[in-house]
Amino acid sequence: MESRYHSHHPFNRRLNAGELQPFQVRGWVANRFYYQCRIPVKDAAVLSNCDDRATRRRWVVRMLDHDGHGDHEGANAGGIEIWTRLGIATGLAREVLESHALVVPGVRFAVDAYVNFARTAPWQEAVISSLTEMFAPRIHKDRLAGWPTHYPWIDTSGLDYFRSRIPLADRDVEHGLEVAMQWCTTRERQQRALHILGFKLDILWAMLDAIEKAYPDDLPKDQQP
Ligand SMILES: O=C(O)c1cc(C(=O)O)c2c(n1)C(=O)C(=O)c1cc(C(=O)O)[nH]c1-2
Repeated sequence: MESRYHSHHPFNRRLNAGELQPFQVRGWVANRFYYQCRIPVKDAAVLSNCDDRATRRRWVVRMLDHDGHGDHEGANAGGIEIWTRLGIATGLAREVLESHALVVPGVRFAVDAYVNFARTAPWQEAVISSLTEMFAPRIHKDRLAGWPTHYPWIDTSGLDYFRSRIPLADRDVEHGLEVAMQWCTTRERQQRALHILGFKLDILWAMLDAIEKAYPDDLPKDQQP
């Protein structure tokens, strides 16, 4: 399954190899921002379908991780705000990011499909769909290792999102795997779990297909973000 993770997508390979022009990095950041913004909505959908109090107690922190809480500063700022700072560090205006004006149709459809799945599927299946994050720490670490040399024009404080996400991803995957192990009691459910993971891998892959298509190397200057 790991071989289908979006880390292996040609656009991501080029991104992490330092081969992209600034407008292509900005295009990726602005489109991924839509995913970031929908994740807590997705997590709220999982919560609303979950009738197990112990699971809800653990799940609810995922929304706060992204939305932030308390005074909205420091570690409480939340993933959406921290991703916004990444966007600003790449040269995007906060208003442009928050308007989602740069989000291309394929990204919107892919992300919305994920939210809809979480709304309609049994909560255990929706939890399983989050397990692609098992592969995410590697991709965050690759960005942290490569971007400062590949893209010196991005202030390194802009990379805080990737730094902050690694321990959270590990914690969330641990919980997700507990749910999956308890739920996958039959051969059919195991097959279903693999099918769901395939669906989620396709969502992430389709997002990059759409982003790659929207920002070709020779995009005219007046159309570049
Ligand atoms: O940068 C990435 O490659 C990447 C991938 C994924 C993922 O595998 O879905 C997530 C994230 N980042 C991420 O930052 C994040 O908060 C997140 C939440 C979830 C989820 O499915 O609930 N996936 C991901």
